[in-house]
Amino acid sequence: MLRVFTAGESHGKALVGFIEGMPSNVSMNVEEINRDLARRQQGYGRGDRMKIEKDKIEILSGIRGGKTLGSPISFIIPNKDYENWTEYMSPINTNKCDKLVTKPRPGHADLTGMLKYNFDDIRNVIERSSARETAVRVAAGSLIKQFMSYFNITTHSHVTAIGDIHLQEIITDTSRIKESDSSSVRCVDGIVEKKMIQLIEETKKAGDSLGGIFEIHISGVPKGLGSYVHWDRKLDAKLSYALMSIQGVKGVELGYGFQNTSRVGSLVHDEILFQKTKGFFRNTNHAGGIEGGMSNGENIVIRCGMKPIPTLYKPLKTVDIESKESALATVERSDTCAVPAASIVGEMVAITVIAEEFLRKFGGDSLEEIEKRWKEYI
Ligand SMILES: Cc1cc2nc3c(=O)[nH]c(=O)nc-3n(C[C@H](O)[C@H](O)[C@H](O)COP(=O)(O)O)c2cc1C
Ligand SMILES: C=C(O[C@@H]1CC(C(=O)O)=C[C@@H](OP(=O)(O)O)[C@H]1O)C(=O)O
Repeated sequence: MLRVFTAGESHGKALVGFIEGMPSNVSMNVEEINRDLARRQQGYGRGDRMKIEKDKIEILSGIRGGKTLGSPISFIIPNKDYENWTEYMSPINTNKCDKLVTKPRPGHADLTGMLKYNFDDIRNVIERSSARETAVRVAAGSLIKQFMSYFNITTHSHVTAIGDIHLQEIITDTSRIKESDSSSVRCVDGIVEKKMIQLIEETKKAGDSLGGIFEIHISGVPKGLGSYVHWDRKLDAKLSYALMSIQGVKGVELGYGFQNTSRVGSLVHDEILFQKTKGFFRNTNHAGGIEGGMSNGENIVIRCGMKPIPTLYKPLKTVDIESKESALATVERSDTCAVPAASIVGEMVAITVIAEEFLRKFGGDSLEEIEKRWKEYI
């Protein structure tokens, strides 16, 4: 069984990752992990924290000479911002902090987190509810992605909407494409990107925030990961559980999940074909690569909807937890939009679930043992 654990506070000394269940003899390229960490830091709309952090993994155990040992892999990602928070975040300094955060932000974990854990300082909630944690999930996913590449399983993602600007609508509504040749999708992408950036800039100026949609594709997944025999073994359920755990994600859709609801069955279900060289296959993929809780061999396509960022520079009304008086919510620093970053997190979270299920089906202690089982099955 593959398990990924994360620890660490947003402004603490470092984030910590722990992966149990990786087989031995898998080659690992640390630069690739750092590249994925850098991808997560990019995207228009990020705040000033991303100018401070330069995320890099430091592997502590489980890998020797560039190959996994089969033992637990542990690693850290130092928080550069810790330098500015050393005293405030100290695990041993018992002086009560004079900068209590007492004005919970609507949409964040602040209010319920402080009530649930019995804190008088919302800072204690912010530190762990922050999406800073997703850096660890990206590093772990990037390691796991390298393992999956031995089996030709790859993943990528892209943003399909920022606020009310949808990539698809603009591609199909050519009247909205004035600036260039409408036959070039690359050009259209460029126009959409410009419109999205413009919207983020306007929203930032207005002190507000944005959400959006990103789409994940996973290809090369063999038929039969997950199962129909029990509800908690279904692959679509496992993917949506994991993706919904990403901070801010409020909707997960497999294939044309919601669009399919308004079409007749004959236009939805993907007809089955067979060729000697290819085996069973489909010419369409409205299902998004999963039927009956199992991968069906087609690309897995998932869309995730992210709500707007809760921290607003023009804050919403809240109640001060000390005085119980009406107040404006706390704002120190924030992203305006983090959909591109969440998209990278989504990719890595999804590939982690695929690897878990892959090991459940083909599992062994070493890469060679797993390859043998996979080849036999294929
Ligand atoms: C990559 C990423 C960056 C984020 N940045 C911020 C941010 O700067 N400010 C903020 O208030 N929320 C940010 N969020 C969203 C909050 O973490 C999230 O809304 C919060 O944890 C509440 O959880 P929920 O949305 O799942 O209810 C970010 C989310 C992600 C995935
Ligand atoms: C640190 C990251 O994102 C953070 C996620 C986040 C939140 O509330 O989720 C709030 C912000 O934290 P800060 O107040 O320190 O600027 C973001 O910068 C990151 O993605 O690495």
